[in-house]
Amino acid sequence: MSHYYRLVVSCPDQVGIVARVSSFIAQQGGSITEASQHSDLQTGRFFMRYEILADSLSMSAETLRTAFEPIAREFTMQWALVDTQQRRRVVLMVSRESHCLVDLLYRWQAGELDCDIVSVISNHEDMRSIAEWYGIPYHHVPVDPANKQASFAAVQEHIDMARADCVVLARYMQILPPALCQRYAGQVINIHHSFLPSFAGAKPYHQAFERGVKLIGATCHYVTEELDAGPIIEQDIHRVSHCHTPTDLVRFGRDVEKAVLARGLRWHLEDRVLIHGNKTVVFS
Ligand SMILES: Nc1nc2c(c(=O)[nH]1)N[C@@H](CN(C=O)c1ccc(C(=O)N[C@@H](CCC(=O)O)C(=O)O)cc1)CN2
Repeated sequence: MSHYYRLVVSCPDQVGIVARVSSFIAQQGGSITEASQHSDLQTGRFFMRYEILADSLSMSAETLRTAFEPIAREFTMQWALVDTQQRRRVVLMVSRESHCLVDLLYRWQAGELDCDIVSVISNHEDMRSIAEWYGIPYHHVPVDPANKQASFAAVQEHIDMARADCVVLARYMQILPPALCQRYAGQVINIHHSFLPSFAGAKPYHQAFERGVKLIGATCHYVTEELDAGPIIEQDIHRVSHCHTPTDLVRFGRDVEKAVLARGLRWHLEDRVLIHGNKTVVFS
């Protein structure tokens, strides 16, 4: 896999940003292999994502960051320069449903996900054999309804010890406490098994069946304190009819959940997702 530097920018929109940044990169001898930008006309915010071939620059990522600082200040940028050789450390969290966990582990082993999956945390023992088959440490952290604070303190300790850059709730069926959501803001990704905002919360397929929907879906979103209300990264749907039972909906839904979570995680790992309030800009 080629070595890139990714420059990701969000700032107040104005004429000249693209010219200034692209000229800066050209002056350093940089080769831009992918360029994306978006101007949000409602909010006056500008978003940019450049991929630069690292070998085209005769400097380290740190040196490039230092050289870019004055431009970032000039345009009041929120920005990051990511070195793709620094692989992200990912922790997966799961409860009793295996399909998303198995799909992510397969894709990771196949090289589809450029990251290191460093541990699996679960409130049940069911998924241990799957994680350990892939050689990944498994941490069983039961959630005590009478003392959730202690349970999630243990979860947070595992995530901290793993030096996680990203946490994926792969059908983890416990609500994360505010402290954990704040500590890892913008780094926790969930797959909700409905086409949000419809059917947030528990048992969405049963809610959908009772409503008589003709479409079911899945939503990959960032986790916030408010349940299933975080910035949406990716969604998809599947057509259903009056012939289908709740079991059919769950079966159809599994395929949608796997695909949506995998796309959402891959785009996050590739720095293609920029959060803007409670929405996202996705340069897919
Ligand atoms: N702080 C957040 N935590 C979680 C989110 C979120 O958006 N913010 N998403 C959920 C995932 N989820 C649906 O996708 C979900 C999980 C769990 C529940 C729920 O009601 N859980 C009960 C316990 C259920 C059980 O014991 O089996 C609870 O936590 O009290 C609703 C929706 C993951 N976490």
